[in-house]
Amino acid sequence: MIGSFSIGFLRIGWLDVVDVLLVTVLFYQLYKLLTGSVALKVFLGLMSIYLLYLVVRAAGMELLTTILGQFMSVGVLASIILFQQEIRRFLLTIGKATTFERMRMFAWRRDPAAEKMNITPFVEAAKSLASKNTGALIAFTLGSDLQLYADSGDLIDATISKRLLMSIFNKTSPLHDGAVIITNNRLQAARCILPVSENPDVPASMGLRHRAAIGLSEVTDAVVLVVSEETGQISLVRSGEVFRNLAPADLRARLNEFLFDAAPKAAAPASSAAEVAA
Ligand SMILES: Nc1ncnc2c1ncn2[C@@H]1O[C@H](COP(=O)(O)OP(=O)(O)OP(=O)(O)O)[C@@H](O)[C@H]1O
Repeated sequence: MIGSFSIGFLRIGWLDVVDVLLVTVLFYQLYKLLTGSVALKVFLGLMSIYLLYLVVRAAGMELLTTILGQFMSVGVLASIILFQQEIRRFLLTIGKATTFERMRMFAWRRDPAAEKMNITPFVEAAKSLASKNTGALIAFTLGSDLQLYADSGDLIDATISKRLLMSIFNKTSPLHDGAVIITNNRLQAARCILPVSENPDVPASMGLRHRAAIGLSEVTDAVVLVVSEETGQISLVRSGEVFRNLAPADLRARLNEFLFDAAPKAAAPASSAAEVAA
């Protein structure tokens, strides 16, 4: 083999090195995805049986090889059923990282209408809602398409204003439950259902509203604004990371940073205000 070298009796090519590195990365990603969940224990159980199968096959133990072989052949199908959620999350993670998705995100960022979006209504509404301990959940579309989630709610397609946001999240409003989705400078939909994060590291102090914000940010590149009903705290969530207890000025700075890539860090909140939840 071209470019191969030997370690003892082993002859290794560069392709083998790349192969091993890719498998290592794949297993590490799998481990990260499954860690803390019951699925990890099931996965380790399946891997142990597979290793045992390889050993007994190499040792030429016919009967055990046949039994474990039968188990392994249905194992792939069983794994797909058992790991439905994890496989979905894994594929979404890959999808999020693809060049195609990045190109779409880039295209959106060049959209002049999107860049001009006025964030004042969000900052003002969040401030008022927080002062009244009224919960709110607002997802901002970036590169990932949130149509699937918008379809789960009621289409609004309205110009964004503080008054509109306040009336939607008013506790007596029929639209206050669920999330509002902002797309292309418009309030696209309300009462939307977002995917709830299953991350076991999310603090118990965070309710379903925060979990839904984290969940959406794990599977898309959306930025999500949360006002807690319990504490009145304002948070922003991006890529599973929660920036908690933001003052209105911090919220404005973070929104500018996350939505428009404006110079961010200088206006960042005190480190205690930002917390990584995932
Ligand atoms: N999957 C979801 N998608 C969209 N909105 C959700 C989802 N799950 C919960 N919510 C919103 O969160 C509200 C209730 O959540 P919960 O009672 O856990 O919030 P909370 O106790 O006030 O916690 P938090 O401090 O996170 O606001 C619901 O009324 C709904 O509006």
